[in-house]
Amino acid sequence: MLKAINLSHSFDYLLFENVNLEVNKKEKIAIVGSSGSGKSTLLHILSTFLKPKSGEVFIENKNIYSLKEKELIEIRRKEIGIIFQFHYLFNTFSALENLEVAALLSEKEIDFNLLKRLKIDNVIYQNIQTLSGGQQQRVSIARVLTKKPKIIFADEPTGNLDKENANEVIEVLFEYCEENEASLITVTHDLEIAKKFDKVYLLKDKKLILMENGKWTM
Ligand SMILES: Nc1ncnc2c1ncn2[C@@H]1O[C@H](COP(=O)(O)OP(=O)(O)OP(=O)(O)O)[C@@H](O)[C@H]1O
Repeated sequence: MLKAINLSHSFDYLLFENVNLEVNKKEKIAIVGSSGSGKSTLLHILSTFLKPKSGEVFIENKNIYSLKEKELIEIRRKEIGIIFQFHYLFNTFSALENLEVAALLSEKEIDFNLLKRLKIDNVIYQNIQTLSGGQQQRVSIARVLTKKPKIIFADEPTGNLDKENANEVIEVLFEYCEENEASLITVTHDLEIAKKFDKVYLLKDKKLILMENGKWTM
């Protein structure tokens, strides 16, 4: 599904080097690491938004940074979904209108069951700016899942949510992956959340290390 080979990246200094990662269909992985270690940067590289200084990323066997912009846009629209720390919803639109835009662009239909599961079915006619931070976050997750992506990239998807809501959102994402044979790649600070994933990787000392069961020190 996704394969990253020998990724290295730097801004003012080297963030990481020779990072390799393989994520299979239906697999859910979490990336943890201290603040500034480069987790978000790595996620941007894996999700088509930032070309690494060196290395390659394959999504469904396509070498993404060798594709034309038009092909990349098509992948972003139809094959992958990205949940950011900040939601980037259209603030003056209603929740439903935001979902309709996603459905239109990806040529998919809105799943009203999903809205129930995310507990936003009763607020869909409200403008985004009248919703709480947690509700906005859940609308943004619904918008991403409406596209029926094969891979979801999530940067702190539960960052604005309390523990109960965070667990529920993770459950919805996991169910989506199971039902749609999709993969999930999540960056999180929250070790309790990370432990629920199939695999946990630690970005530390410029390397990406698979964390073995029980070794949970950062
Ligand atoms: N576009 C950019 N230009 C220059 N430096 C950047 C850019 N993006 C990130 N950085 C720097 O790269 C480093 C890693 O940032 P990144 O956001 O990837 O870390 P992170 O592990 O996700 O941190 P956090 O957990 O705090 O979100 C930071 O020092 C940041 O200032």
